[in-house]
Amino acid sequence: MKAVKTLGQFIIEKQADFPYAKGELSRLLRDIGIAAKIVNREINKAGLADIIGEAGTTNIQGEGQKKLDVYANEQFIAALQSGGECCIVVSEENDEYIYIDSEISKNAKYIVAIDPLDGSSNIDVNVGVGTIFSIFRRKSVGGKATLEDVLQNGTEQIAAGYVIYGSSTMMVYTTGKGVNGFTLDPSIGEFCLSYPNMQIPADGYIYSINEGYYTHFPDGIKKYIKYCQVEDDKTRRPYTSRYTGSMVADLHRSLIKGGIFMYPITAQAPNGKLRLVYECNPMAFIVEQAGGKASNGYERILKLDVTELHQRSAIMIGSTNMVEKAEEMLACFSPQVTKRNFDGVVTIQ
Ligand SMILES: O=P(O)(O)OC[C@H]1O[C@](O)(COP(=O)(O)O)[C@@H](O)[C@@H]1O
Ligand SMILES: [Mg+2]
Ligand SMILES: [Mg+2]
Repeated sequence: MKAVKTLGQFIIEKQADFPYAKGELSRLLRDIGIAAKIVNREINKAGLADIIGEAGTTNIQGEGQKKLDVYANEQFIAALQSGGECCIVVSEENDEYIYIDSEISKNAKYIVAIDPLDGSSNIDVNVGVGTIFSIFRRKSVGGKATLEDVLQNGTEQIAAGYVIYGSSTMMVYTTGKGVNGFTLDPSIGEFCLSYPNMQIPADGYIYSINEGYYTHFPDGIKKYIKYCQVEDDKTRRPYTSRYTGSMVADLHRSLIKGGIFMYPITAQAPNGKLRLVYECNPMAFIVEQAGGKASNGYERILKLDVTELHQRSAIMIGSTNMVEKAEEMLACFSPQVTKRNFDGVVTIQ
């Protein structure tokens, strides 16, 4: 009988990879794991408990908050506050960053950016949702950490991960030394190593994009979708289309089976929809660590300048050969959408 390795055991074991580690990051990952279990408990009985439906409030993105958005946000912030390793939390559900001003956190050096509940539109219909997190080390020394400490580019991340609340609940994360996945075993209440050293296939046969916005996409994206749909045995096309409406679920599938997930600019979202700091950057770090690729169609996501907490970005991410093909189509058919448009000038062809 193969011994299970719990997340806690794995984290401690991997601490040896970081000679100067004092266990702070380990404890921070532990705290995130604890909050994920609490949120998982509520999600699993969402239909029974008064936890589905609208919270009646709106976040800074102008989106109506779901009760589970608010609940998950509270649980992760509480776990990070009581854990003592986090000095600032940036959350999709909070307009401003939260400075953790407690005795236990006075020497904390980590900043956590979080999307507490990803795929909110799927909560009430029992489709897979997730949590996404990104961890940075503060740059400033002494005193209160500042906005500068928060607005770091994706390349500065020291860890990132997601939790998927699906047919099983998993936590997948990287600390820059590969990607590992852990499945929650409800009978022992522990995340157990189930997907060691995850590698995304260089090629995949599944594309994932909300084709409902097709007419609003740049020409290059339209051409790539057509490319995916053309009959060609040599390249196993047409590819299959899969889109759940939860970035975490669509990317988890791509990580395991190969594939590409895209959320380009549209007329409605001229800078893209998904948020750079707590959606695009952490998922890009994970996918790159698993051997894949992530860009906004022109530039590496992790290299994009972070200037605002809730900044948006276009994204195409997944199997390297598929992302490069899509980039090729954009460069060819939507060149003028290159850099200039991402500075806000939009001309949809
Ligand atoms: O409904 P759309 O426009 O396709 O958007 C779906 C996308 O929006 C998101 O739901 C945004 O995330 P949140 O649910 O955290 O706001 C992604 O998970 C998903 O990929
Ligand atoms: Mg999200
Ligand atoms: Mg969310």
